Amino acid sequence: MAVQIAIAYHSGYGHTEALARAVHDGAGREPGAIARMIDVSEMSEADWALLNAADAIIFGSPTYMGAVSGPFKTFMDATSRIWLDRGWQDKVAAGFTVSSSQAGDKFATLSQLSTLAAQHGMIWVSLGLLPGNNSSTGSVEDINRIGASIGVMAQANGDQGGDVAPPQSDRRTAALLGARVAEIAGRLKVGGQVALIDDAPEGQADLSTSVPA
Ligand SMILES: Cc1cc2nc3c(=O)[nH]c(=O)nc-3n(C[C@H](O)[C@H](O)[C@H](O)COP(=O)(O)O)c2cc1C
Repeated sequence: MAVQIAIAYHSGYGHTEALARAVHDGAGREPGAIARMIDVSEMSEADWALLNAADAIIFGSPTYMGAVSGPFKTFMDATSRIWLDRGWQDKVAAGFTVSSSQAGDKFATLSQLSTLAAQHGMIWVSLGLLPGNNSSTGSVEDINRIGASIGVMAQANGDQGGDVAPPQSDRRTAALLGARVAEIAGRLKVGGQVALIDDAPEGQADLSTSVPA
């Protein structure tokens, strides 16, 4: 059965959308994975159904005033009805953001996205890449040039459109996150590792079988 990856994003001016496309393409290249982009600012019932059926949801928002954008927050609040029914429990999650400054308080946005995932009981996947552009031989062409670990941080010049900003290095980084999420979601789906937690005594995860003696 195909591994379903949903990329739930908002983009005011096209930069986050460009990054979402890169995440989508990276996820979709994984064997057996089907990736879909969902613009959360215009959610239909079909979009909600896609999210509810997905094995993994990758959240993406621009950083506005050191936080997720207004439309993305509206989407977050709308997920509260799913939260109540634990509808996204144990789905895989990850996140990405873009802003015009190098730092730009992007961590606050990714922190919000990971908290959203945690509230839903989702399994947060980190970026899993070493930081780039932090030595004398580094450059802005490096993968993970901003040096994030919680998710993808990208930077888009304010005077450039989504056709060129964020640059290719950020898009390659985003594609790697998409591929990583698709692979991990696939492993969980086939290997049934989530069942380890389901088998545990009430309120307690039994990881004993996965810890070497
Ligand atoms: C209302 C607003 C607030 C913003 N706040 C920040 C900010 O806190 N930090 C930053 O670096 N850039 C900030 N920016 C710039 C955007 O993050 C940047 O242009 C981003 O690429 C927009 O992505 P989008 O095209 O997907 O909307 C802000 C832009 C807007 C419109």
